[in-house]
Amino acid sequence: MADDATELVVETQHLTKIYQNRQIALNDVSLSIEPGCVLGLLGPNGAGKTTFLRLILGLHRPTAGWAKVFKQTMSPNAADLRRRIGYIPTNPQFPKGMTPIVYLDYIARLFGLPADVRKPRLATLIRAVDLLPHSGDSIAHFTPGMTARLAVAASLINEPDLLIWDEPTHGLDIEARRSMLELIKSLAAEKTLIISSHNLSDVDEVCNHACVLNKGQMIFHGSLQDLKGRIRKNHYELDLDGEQKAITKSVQVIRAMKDVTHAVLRLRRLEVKLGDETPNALVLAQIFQTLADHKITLITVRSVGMQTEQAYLDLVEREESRGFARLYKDVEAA
Ligand SMILES: Nc1ncnc2c1ncn2[C@@H]1O[C@H](COP(=O)(O)OP(=O)(O)OP(=O)(O)O)[C@@H](O)[C@H]1O
Repeated sequence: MADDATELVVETQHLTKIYQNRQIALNDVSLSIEPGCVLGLLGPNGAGKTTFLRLILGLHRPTAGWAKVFKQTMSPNAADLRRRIGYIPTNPQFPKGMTPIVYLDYIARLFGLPADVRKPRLATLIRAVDLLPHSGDSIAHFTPGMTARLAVAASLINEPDLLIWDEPTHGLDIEARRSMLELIKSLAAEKTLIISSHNLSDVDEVCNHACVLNKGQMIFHGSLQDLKGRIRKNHYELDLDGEQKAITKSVQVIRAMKDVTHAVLRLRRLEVKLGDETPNALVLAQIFQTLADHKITLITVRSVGMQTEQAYLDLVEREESRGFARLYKDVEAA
């Protein structure tokens, strides 16, 4: 949280969107985004990510709650406020007959940039997104990677401080994706970004915060570090030293422990998984004791799987099973 609430780039309170009086796409989402935050917006299909972004952009009117951008309330009428945001929708489309220069110049004119500002800025942007060799080519012949880079240039033309990009790596090949991630990283030094993505490794690489939506509800908002910290820590790797025979014997004992669900030995590396409800410290202590009893030295212990993808799946899975339990209870009660 910022010490001073006036610093917030985005703030939402009880933000809710119900389409056609029946589809709850976003349900009571309250969060704040500070300057310099690179927020990864995650969630399964239909979770409400695009709806959330469109509400922040003022492209939809909230059914309840509000969104503020740079301390001002966003609404479909707030065109001036919207100009301070660089937006890229999923699968951006451009007029096929135009070249990047003609298109970017057209957008710059829409923003009212005078010619002496327009020209150098266009040149800088085209170079930054690596489209200089194609600046006079027709957009109709652009690859998805080139189209994505043109979208980046267009979203930066008015030098916005807030960038909202909906699935910027969607449909890109490895090379194009890499260049997009590098662009995001370089922009992150000076802008606040909200990036919606299905790709957890992308979020892992470029974001410092995450917001996870599921069925319109926010089930997590915090640092990426916190998200990873939420993972159940029940999977470990132990590097051992000692006689191979003794190691094999100790693993047999460990495997027989009732709270150990999995114990596999590969040479001198032991992988163990503990039961979900297990008090880990206790079982680990038993494992360490067993190793000591067999005169085996424990060189390292690592907690495995501290990956964003795993933490995310864990979170959504737990939320889904809670939802199922609630539904099941309702059915039972009926
Ligand atoms: N204009 C609309 N009218 C009615 N329902 C809509 C509209 N737009 C979205 N929805 C519904 O609202 C819910 C949230 O959709 P949204 O597009 O925000 O999700 P998403 O997380 O962006 O999904 P995806 O990852 O598939 O793009 C979905 O059930 C969707 O069908």
